[in-house]
Amino acid sequence: MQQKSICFIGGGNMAQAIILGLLKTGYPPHLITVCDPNADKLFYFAKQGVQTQPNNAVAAQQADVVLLAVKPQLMAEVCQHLTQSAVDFSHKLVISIAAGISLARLSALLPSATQVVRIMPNTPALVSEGMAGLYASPSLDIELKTFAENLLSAVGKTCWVEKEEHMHTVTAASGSSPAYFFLLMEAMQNAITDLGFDQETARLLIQQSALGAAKMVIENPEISLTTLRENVTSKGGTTAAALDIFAQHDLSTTVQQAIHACIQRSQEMETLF
Ligand SMILES: NC(=O)C1=CN([C@@H]2O[C@H](COP(=O)(O)OP(=O)(O)OC[C@H]3O[C@@H](n4cnc5c(N)ncnc54)[C@H](OP(=O)(O)O)[C@@H]3O)[C@@H](O)[C@H]2O)C=CC1
Ligand SMILES: O=C(O)[C@@H]1CCC=N1
Repeated sequence: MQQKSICFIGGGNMAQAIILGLLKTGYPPHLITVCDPNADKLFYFAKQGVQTQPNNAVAAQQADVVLLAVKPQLMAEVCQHLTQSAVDFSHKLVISIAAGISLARLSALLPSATQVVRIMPNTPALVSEGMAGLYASPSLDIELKTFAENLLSAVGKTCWVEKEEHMHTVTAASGSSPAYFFLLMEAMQNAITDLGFDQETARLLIQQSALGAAKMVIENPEISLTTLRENVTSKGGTTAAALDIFAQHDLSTTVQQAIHACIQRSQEMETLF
């Protein structure tokens, strides 16, 4: 993979996942700079061999790629500071991982930026099992498009979306969804420990079953999810008893409503920040 200097504006949960994932692939730490107001975070990154810089503008000016990893509600303030500091983005790739911040908004906030990619990653990038949706305008330089794709492919899977509006759905399907799975596993762990199992054993039983189920799905693309579920559900057996409770509480509708709420919040953020 081509190696460019990358400046992460924001060193929080998502940036950490991407950076640590990249370091595991051998990406040179000296080519990564992290900017964050938290000295503790900068100290942590420095221990990983990564460059740190408290001043966003200084770091951005020196980097080939500027990856914006601050909360959406801070994006305007952060970008306005970069613009006011006369950072010239005309020869840089700008990547934004912020939910709900459109390319048009980014271009308005960074007028000199002409090469911008939106990426919706997720935190499993930390263990090289991330899922990232990408969107860019058709005018994006192909070399930079390839770099952005290869960067996230180094820490998981990637897919390009044709329409920017699809990034809302990507956010619901993969950006936020690790939390859905963590919630289910959390509820299962609580139920199993309530039955007298210790936390560790309960966690082992659940995490390995979740991993196994995911691998069954990945390694059997020709088998539908419905069939995989049915193959566990012996007629009149224990699984059917559990699934009946899920059906009684209309889990499918609840999941649909949660996905739609995620999308609606992403759309709302697009109008707010
Ligand atoms: N978390 C996730 O799973 C995902 C997050 N994202 C997106 O990534 C972005 C970051 O989210 P997340 O990592 O969860 O948030 P975090 O709050 O964990 O990280 C943001 C970091 O930016 C820092 N920060 C605040 N102001 C500045 C500034 N002016 N300059 C530099 N850094 C600053 C924050 O410091 P402080 O804490 O002091 O404010 C914090 O350390 C968001 O836009 C989110 O939508 C996208 C996909 C998944
Ligand atoms: O919750 C959020 O807004 C961010 C974006 C997707 C996952 N976390």
